[in-house]
Amino acid sequence: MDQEQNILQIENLSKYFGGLAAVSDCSLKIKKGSITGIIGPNGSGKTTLFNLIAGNLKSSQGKVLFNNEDVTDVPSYELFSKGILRTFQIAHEFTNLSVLENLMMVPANQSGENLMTALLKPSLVRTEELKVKQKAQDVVDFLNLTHLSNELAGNLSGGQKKLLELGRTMMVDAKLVLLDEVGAGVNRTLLKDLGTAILKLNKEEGYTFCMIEHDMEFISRLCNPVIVMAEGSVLFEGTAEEAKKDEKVIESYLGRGSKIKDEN
Ligand SMILES: Nc1ncnc2c1ncn2[C@@H]1O[C@H](COP(=O)(O)OP(=O)(O)OP(=O)(O)O)[C@@H](O)[C@H]1O
Repeated sequence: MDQEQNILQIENLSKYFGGLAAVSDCSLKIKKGSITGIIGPNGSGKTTLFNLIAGNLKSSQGKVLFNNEDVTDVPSYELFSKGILRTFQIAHEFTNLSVLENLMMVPANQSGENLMTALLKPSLVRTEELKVKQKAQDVVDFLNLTHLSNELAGNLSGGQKKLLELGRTMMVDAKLVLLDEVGAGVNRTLLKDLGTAILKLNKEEGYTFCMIEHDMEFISRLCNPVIVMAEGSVLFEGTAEEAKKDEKVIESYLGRGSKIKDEN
């Protein structure tokens, strides 16, 4: 019963780089429909964990289960087709295409990509293209980017590009979205919009999010639960408020000479 509610289960996962265990016997569960935050001091293994989940790194030991299916070491393009998407690692946008066109580039397996279909069934390609365009327009509206739909992506601000990136996940109906420091370098106003879009996608479209984030204010607004990592495994799980007060958590940050950032 419990298993059915978990979209992702990590079991005793480890990743060694030479003698260093970047992720060490790590076990955790991500509940379906949650927005789970992953925090922890620098070097605690958050990015490596994401790399393992998203198929960007091969594990040394342990398992990753997605909807109870073993997806350990499955490559990222296969995970993508199963509905696991990772965003915000790098700026993915095509700078010389408009916002709308950028969204239209996302869906895989369009018939137009097959030369024979394009030659033999041009009307099918046209119908699909119209459908994709309508969907892209819906996504643009959902994210309140309607006024920018014909703007070149290269002209967007950093925060707007992140909204566009979020929009790309909507073009393929993602089930689990892994967000990598989405708040980094985004101004407060856009960060609010981004947070609102994430909440809306979660509530209205049923997306599950798992996000690595340093900004505690952003985390407190969005995430429940918050998982704190230290030395490659889970140190704490609870609400953001509980995490901020927890002795072990505070100590792990202090031990690294860093502190939990709470920008107000
Ligand atoms: N490709 C690699 N080769 C060798 N060591 C690595 C590699 N990637 C990460 N590490 C090491 O593994 C540990 C965990 O790093 P990781 O980047 O996963 O931590 P993090 O929690 O994401 O840190 P940050 O908050 O600074 O991004 C660190 O000691 C790091 O130096």
